Amino acid sequence: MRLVTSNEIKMLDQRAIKDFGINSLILMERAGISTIEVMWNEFKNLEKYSYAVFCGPGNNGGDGLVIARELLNYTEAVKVILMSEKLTSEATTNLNIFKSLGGEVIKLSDDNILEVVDIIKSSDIIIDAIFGVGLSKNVVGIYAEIINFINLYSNYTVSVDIPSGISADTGKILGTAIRSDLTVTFEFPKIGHILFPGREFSGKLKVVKIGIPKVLQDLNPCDKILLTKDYFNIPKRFKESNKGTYGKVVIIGGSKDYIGAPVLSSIAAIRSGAGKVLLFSTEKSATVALNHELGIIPIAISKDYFDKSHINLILPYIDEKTSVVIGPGIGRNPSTEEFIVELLKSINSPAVIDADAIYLLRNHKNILSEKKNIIITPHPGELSNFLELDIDSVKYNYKLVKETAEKYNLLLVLKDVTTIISDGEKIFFNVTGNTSLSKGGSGDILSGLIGGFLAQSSNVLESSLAAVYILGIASELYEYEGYNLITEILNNIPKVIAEVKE
Ligand SMILES: NC(=O)C1=CN([C@@H]2O[C@H](COP(=O)(O)OP(=O)(O)OC[C@H]3O[C@@H](n4cnc5c(N)ncnc54)[C@H](OP(=O)(O)O)[C@@H]3O)[C@@H](O)[C@H]2O)[C@@H](O)CC1
Ligand SMILES: [K+]
Repeated sequence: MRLVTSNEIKMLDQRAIKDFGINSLILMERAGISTIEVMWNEFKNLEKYSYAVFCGPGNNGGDGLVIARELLNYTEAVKVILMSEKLTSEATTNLNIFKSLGGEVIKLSDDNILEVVDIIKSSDIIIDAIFGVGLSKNVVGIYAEIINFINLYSNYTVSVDIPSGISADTGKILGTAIRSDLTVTFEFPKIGHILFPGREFSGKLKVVKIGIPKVLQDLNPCDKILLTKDYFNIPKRFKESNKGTYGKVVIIGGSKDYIGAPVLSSIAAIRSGAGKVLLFSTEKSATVALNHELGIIPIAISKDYFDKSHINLILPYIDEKTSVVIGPGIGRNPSTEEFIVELLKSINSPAVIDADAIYLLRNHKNILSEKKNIIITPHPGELSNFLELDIDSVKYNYKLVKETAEKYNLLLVLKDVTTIISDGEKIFFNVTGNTSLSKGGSGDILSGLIGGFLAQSSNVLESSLAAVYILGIASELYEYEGYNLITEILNNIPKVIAEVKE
């Protein structure tokens, strides 16, 4: 599903209005009525509840006034709190209709704040129509006070389009923001619903159509996409096949300090359906690997860390049909830097670069640019190291993810609660997964899974999308969120693959 920024949705709204004569009041009407439909689906008997509708100065407030008017058809217990003297003409039209139906309007001022707080406390449902995608600066003053009171006292809050105070473009809080139970957004989710804290503040998110013509959407191709299973294929299985059909994965990782990481990657690669998995690692990791899965072919180095002397050991095993995963548990020994650089120069296979291998390549970005089919899978800390930027300017920075992918000719997977994936053209946002993945080993599973799909398809984008999406669902299947062994998530992968394939 397409994701939009505030400018993109405003442009689509404007073109619907100007090019097709679907005037603004029509769109507002659909926005309001669709919100009521969602509420009806959630609560059923709308007549049982009392409502306070907070309306801001823009068209978000106008939507609120449509909602308030429609609620009068269910109950008289509807109060509109007008937050501003200034209203748009569409909002004014809807305010007049509401008033002509006998609706109660309270104009917020410094003098009646306490009365309004009582209304918040005594209403069953608060409708937040204060700011939508037109929020342009930090929320301060009386707006901020009311938002904070709503967060403190509301029994249940429904946000119209986006929780007021959340930036539609970044998901960040501008000053203060409504913490919603339910958000009804129009036409497409906004980036602010998908990135934290906006994702959390939105509560349950529902997307409704308000009649933006499809031709307009087709004319304006999107580059930001909410990842679903429609965007990738799982490599096929063939009745007549053998291990050669499903590719070979070479996993290079492990060091004196990390033993389990490359083993997890190797098992994940096997779970992806890959035909053959070779693990180059330390002797300890090789032993652990065989203790867990006899299908892994371990080849042990006799040292604590990889160095240049290991290149000739590995190269004969890598050919065009191989995918390579470098990095799980590989450590930061200076000798390993030279090893990785030389190895990458010598191979042409698609490769996943993970963990400390990303760190060790920070001064060799040109090597990555020169190669095709390279995937890097940093978390925000690793990407901030790699790009020498502070972590805040990296976290959830989808534009940076796209720019970096384009600049260095990479497929970049920025792992986080919302994972962002870009090939330099499109940006995918993944929202599957939960805190069962917030523990050591989940990154190793991811890189192995990508490498495994890559060995079967050599499509860097689809392999990455599939792995990120599937690992997320595998964590959601675990019954006791957060109290899992990481191998339990690994073992859920086949079930998820089967479901995704259906
Ligand atoms: N026809 C359409 O386009 C449709 C739009 N629809 C609905 O309208 C919403 C977008 O409407 P919108 O563009 O009027 O913006 P909205 O979010 O209501 O707020 C803008 C107002 O707030 C003000 N303001 C901003 N920040 C502020 C702050 N921190 N503190 C104080 N004030 C602040 C800002 O002032 P300004 O920045 O201009 O000074 C302006 O007055 C959209 O989310 C959807 O719900 C649907 O009905 C479908 C059709
Ligand atoms: K809102």
